[in-house]
Amino acid sequence: MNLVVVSNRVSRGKPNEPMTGGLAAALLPVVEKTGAIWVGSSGRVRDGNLKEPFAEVEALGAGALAMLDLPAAHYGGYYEGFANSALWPAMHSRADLIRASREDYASYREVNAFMARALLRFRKPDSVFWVQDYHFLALGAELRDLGVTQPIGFFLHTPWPARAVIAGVPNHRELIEAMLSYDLIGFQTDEDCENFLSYVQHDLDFEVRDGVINSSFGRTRAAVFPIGIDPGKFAQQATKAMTHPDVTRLRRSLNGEKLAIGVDRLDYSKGLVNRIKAFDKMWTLHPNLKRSVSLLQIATPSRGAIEAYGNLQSEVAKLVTDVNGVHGEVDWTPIRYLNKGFGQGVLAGLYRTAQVGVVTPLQDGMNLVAKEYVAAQNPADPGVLVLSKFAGAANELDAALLVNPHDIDGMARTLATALAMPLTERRMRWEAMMEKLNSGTIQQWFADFIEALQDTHNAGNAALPEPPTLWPRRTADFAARYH
Ligand SMILES: O=P(O)(O)OC[C@H]1O[C@H](O[C@H]2O[C@H](CO)[C@@H](O)[C@H](O)[C@H]2O)[C@H](O)[C@@H](O)[C@@H]1O
Ligand SMILES: O=c1ccn([C@@H]2O[C@H](COP(=O)(O)OP(=O)(O)O)[C@@H](O)[C@H]2O)c(=O)[nH]1
Repeated sequence: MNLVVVSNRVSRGKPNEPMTGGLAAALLPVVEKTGAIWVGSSGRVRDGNLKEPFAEVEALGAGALAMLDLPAAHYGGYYEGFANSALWPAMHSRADLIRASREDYASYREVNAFMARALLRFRKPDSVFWVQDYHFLALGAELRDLGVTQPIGFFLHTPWPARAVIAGVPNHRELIEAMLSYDLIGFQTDEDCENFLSYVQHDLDFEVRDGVINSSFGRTRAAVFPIGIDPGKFAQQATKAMTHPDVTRLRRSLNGEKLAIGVDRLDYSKGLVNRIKAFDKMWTLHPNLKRSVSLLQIATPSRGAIEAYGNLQSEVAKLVTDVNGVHGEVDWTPIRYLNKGFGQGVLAGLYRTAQVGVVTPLQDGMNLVAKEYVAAQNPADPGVLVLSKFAGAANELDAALLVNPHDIDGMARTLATALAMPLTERRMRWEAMMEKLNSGTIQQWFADFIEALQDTHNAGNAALPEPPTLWPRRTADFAARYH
């Protein structure tokens, strides 16, 4: 099997560089170990008249990384536009933030078509294609239009929302019909998978039986594959990181004070505003916790060119200043707020230093930070995870202290409970969570998906009818412009 993994974001595997998001963090070890070729965006763009999509290819462990320059005319409409201003808010049930123009949708389709053409260069008779995430909902259909008959799987890293929310995305119907060219569609949770199937059944009117969709586009299976981490590797990194200068300086600065840690992209789905309000409330309700616990919030800049993200950045910065102004002392800062990223080797040590890990998204596909925090703990004296029940991770990590991120008072109370939790209870909860992490590793996720994809394809599910015209054929226009 020649595995071709496709995603917008890739990682070059530089150990000291921060990961940009969980997708890249999760796929990196998989590509390095399995020898797959990973194709994604180089982050650069190119003007038209390309003879051939330009890819820079380099080795990545046993595998390879092919970074593609995307078409300059369509990049903004694709990434900041349709993908992150229409699909991302919809997937996170923020219909109020959906912004989409016809041009953005056209650019999104152009980039999907561009990627399909670029992938042909990596196709071999025994290739298996595995497409990642909402940036490429239509890539499978584009590949089929180009004559690809090999297995094509798709995994969605974000949640899939209720029918009424996805219906707020312009062109939702043709996009979801395009998804039915995939042999297998993977989701993070049962709820995501059920929401998707409910749309297919009730809005597209296709028959669904035992997760298999029979449609005029062929047969597609939908199933759940919760993404994991490599807990052993994280535990090792955490032990090693305790002597890293950043970690030793942090520990020295704490002077015996307890630490809570939050690590998130600066994204409205992550619940940062409510989290900071909950800390404010906690210090107000429990003044004894002033000086005895502070919050280290790492908020890595993300998608800064999009208005909703710019607004959030200002809102969070102001809130942190206000809370520090109210509760701070001349020699004590309640919230240490950092707008930068750390390599995972350091991050693991920061997690291990903190007595409480605070992961309180309003919606999150999985949230790997929650899993990493648990794996990085000292087994003899583990910290407590406070976790939103709306993170995909809550399905497995139900031994965390689960909170409703909309209930600020409730979160404040839970934070106080976490800080006071006795060692025996901390250990019991941590052991239960580690058991889950060890049985759902990233290696297992990969193996389960690829096995299911090959089974589904071999079972004849990919017997395709004539390629449907879902979209006025854009590939031809595209070819004329770029080749
Ligand atoms: O590539 P960016 O636009 O900078 O965004 C970073 C990534 O964010 C999202 O990550 C998701 O994948 C994680 C791993 O499965 C999951 O734990 C998390 O809940 C998701 O939000 C996005 O889905 C990725 O495509 C982005 O690369
Ligand atoms: O400074 C940072 C902040 C985050 N991360 C990594 O980024 C990923 C974030 O993934 P998660 O699933 O929590 O959220 P996402 O950003 O993908 O929505 C995790 O693997 C973190 O270890 C990192 O390497 N450095």
